[in-house]
Amino acid sequence: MRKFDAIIIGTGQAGPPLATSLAGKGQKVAIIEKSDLGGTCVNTGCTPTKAYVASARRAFVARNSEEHGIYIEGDVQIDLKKIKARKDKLVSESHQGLEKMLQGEKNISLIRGKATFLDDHSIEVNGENFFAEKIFINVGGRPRVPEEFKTVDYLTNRTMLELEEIPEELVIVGGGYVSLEFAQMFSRFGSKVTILERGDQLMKKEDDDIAEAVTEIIKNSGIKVLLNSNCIKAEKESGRIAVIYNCEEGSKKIMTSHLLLAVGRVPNTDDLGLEKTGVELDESGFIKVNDGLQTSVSHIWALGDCNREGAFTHTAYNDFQIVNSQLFEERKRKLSDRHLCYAAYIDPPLARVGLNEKQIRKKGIKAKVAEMPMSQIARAKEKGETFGKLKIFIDAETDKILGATFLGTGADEFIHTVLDQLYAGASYQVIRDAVHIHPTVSELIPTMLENLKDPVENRT
Ligand SMILES: Cc1cc2nc3c(=O)[nH]c(=O)nc-3n(C[C@H](O)[C@H](O)[C@H](O)COP(=O)(O)OP(=O)(O)OC[C@H]3O[C@@H](n4cnc5c(N)ncnc54)[C@H](O)[C@@H]3O)c2cc1C
Ligand SMILES: NC(=O)c1ccc[n+]([C@@H]2O[C@H](COP(=O)([O-])OP(=O)(O)OC[C@H]3O[C@@H](n4cnc5c(N)ncnc54)[C@H](O)[C@@H]3O)[C@@H](O)[C@H]2O)c1
Repeated sequence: MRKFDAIIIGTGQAGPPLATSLAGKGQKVAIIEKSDLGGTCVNTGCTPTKAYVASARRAFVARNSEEHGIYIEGDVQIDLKKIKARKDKLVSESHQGLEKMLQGEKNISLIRGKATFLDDHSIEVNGENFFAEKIFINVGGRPRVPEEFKTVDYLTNRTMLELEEIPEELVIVGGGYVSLEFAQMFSRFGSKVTILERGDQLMKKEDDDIAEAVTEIIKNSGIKVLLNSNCIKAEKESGRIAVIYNCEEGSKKIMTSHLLLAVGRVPNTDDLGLEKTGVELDESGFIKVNDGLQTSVSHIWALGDCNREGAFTHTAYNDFQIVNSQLFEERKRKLSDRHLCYAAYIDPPLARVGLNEKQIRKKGIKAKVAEMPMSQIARAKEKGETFGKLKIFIDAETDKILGATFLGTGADEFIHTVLDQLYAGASYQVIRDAVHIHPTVSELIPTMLENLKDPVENRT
C-alpha cells in the first residue's frame, strides 16, 4: 500500500491546481488520470471547440464581407485537416504544460490509470493500492448516449473533433450548448445541418425572447431547426443513418451521413467504486456536496462537473479555489458565494450572469429591467453586427443587480461589466453613473440603465 497525504482523482480543471497547492505546502500528493491529461476542457471541450469556432468565423467573414467592400473571387476553401492540426497543436501545448507542471514538483506523483475506491481511505489503480488521509474527486463527465442511438455510428463532441473530412450532412440531436456550437461551425464549414430538439425552444433555460433570437441566428446560418421532436431514434439504412422522429404525429425520417448526439452529460461516478464508501450520490449519479464541497464523508471532497454545482471550466476552477481556501486560507470561500455565469460561443455569442426573467418570475422577486437592441448601438452598426439584444435585471426594492443576459457581438467579454458589480453587491447606479469608452458596446450599458422599465412581472 502506497501512502500519501492526499489523493486526487482526475486532472481536469480543479485537480492540477489543487495538487500544486497541496504539494507546495509540503504534502505528498498522488494525482491519478486514466486518459489524456487536462480532461474535457483541454482535450474535447473548450479549447478545441473554440479553436474551431474561430476557424468557422474566419470562413464566414471571408464569404460575407462584400457589404464592407471586401470580397473574394471564387469560393472559400475549407481544409478540415488543417483546422484539426491547429487544434491538435493547441491541445498538445496544453498537455505538455500540464505534464511539466505535475512532473516538475517533487511532492506530486502522477499515476496513469483508472482509480476505483476500495474504502473511504483507499484506492486501487492498475492492481496497486493507495492510501490517503484526504481524497479529492475531480472525475468530470462524459456525453449521455440514449439507448435509441446505440446501434448506429453516432458522433460525440470527442469524435466530431477527430473528423478529417467535412460531413456532407449532419443531424444533431439536442439543442443546447454542444449542439449549437457544433451546428454553426460545421454549417460554416459547409455541412448541411439539422437540429432535432425535443423541447419547445433551443437553449431551454433562457428567456423566450432570447431563445427565439438564438433560433433566428441558427436558422440564418442555414441550419434547419426542428423543435418539439419526440421519440427520436436512429437506425442503420443502406449504409447511411436514418433518424426517425415524431412517432406521435406520424413518424418522420431524415437520412444522414453523420449524427451527433448532444443531449447532455453524465458524471463519471458509476464505475468509481463509490458504493464501497459513504459518499452519497443524487438520483442522477452526481456527488452530493456541502457549501465547502465536502461529500457525505468529511475527508472526501468532490470538485467540478461531477458535483452538479456547475458544468463549466470556470466553475470547476472555482471549486479548487473554494476547497483550497477551506483548507488553507483565513478567508473561507463558499459555493453559495458564486454567481452563475456562462457564455455559449455561437456567433454572436450569448452571455449570462445571475438571474434571467424566467427565474425572477419563478422566485417572485419585484424587479425592473433595462433593455436595448444591438441595432441601436453605434459600435455594432460600425461593425455591421447589429443582431441581438441586451437585458439587465435590477431588484426593485434594493436597486441591486440581479442578473443580465447579453446576446451580441463581444457579449462574452462585456458581460463582465455587470458580473463584477454583481459580486460587489453594488447598486445599478454605480454602472449607470460610470463613463464608458466610445465607441464600444459597453458604453450603452450606463445609458440603458437610465431607462428602467416596468416590473418584470407586469410585462406580457
Ligand atoms: C464540447 C464542449 C465544449 C465546452 N466548452 C466550454 C466552454 O467554452 N467554456 C466552459 O466553461 N466550459 C465548457 N465546457 C465544459 C467544460 O469542459 C467542463 O465543465 C470542464 O472540463 C469540467 O472540468 P472537470 O475538472 O470537472 O472535469 P474534466 O475536465 O472532465 O476532467 C475529469 C478527468 O478525470 C478523469 N477521470 C475520470 N474518472 C477517472 C478515474 N476513475 N480514474 C482516473 N481518472 C479519471 C478523466 O479522464 C478526466 O481527465 C465544454 C464541454 C464540452 C463537452
Ligand atoms: N460554451 C460553454 O460553456 C459550453 C459549450 C459546450 C458544452 N458546455 C457544457 O456541456 C454541458 C453539456 O452540453 P449539452 O449541449 O450536451 O447539454 P445541454 O443540457 O445544454 O442540452 C441538451 C439538450 O438536449 C435535449 N435533449 C435531451 N435528450 C434529448 C433527446 N432524447 N432527444 C432530443 N433532445 C434531447 C435537451 O432538451 C437539451 O435542450 C453543458 O451543460 C455545458 O455545461 C458548455
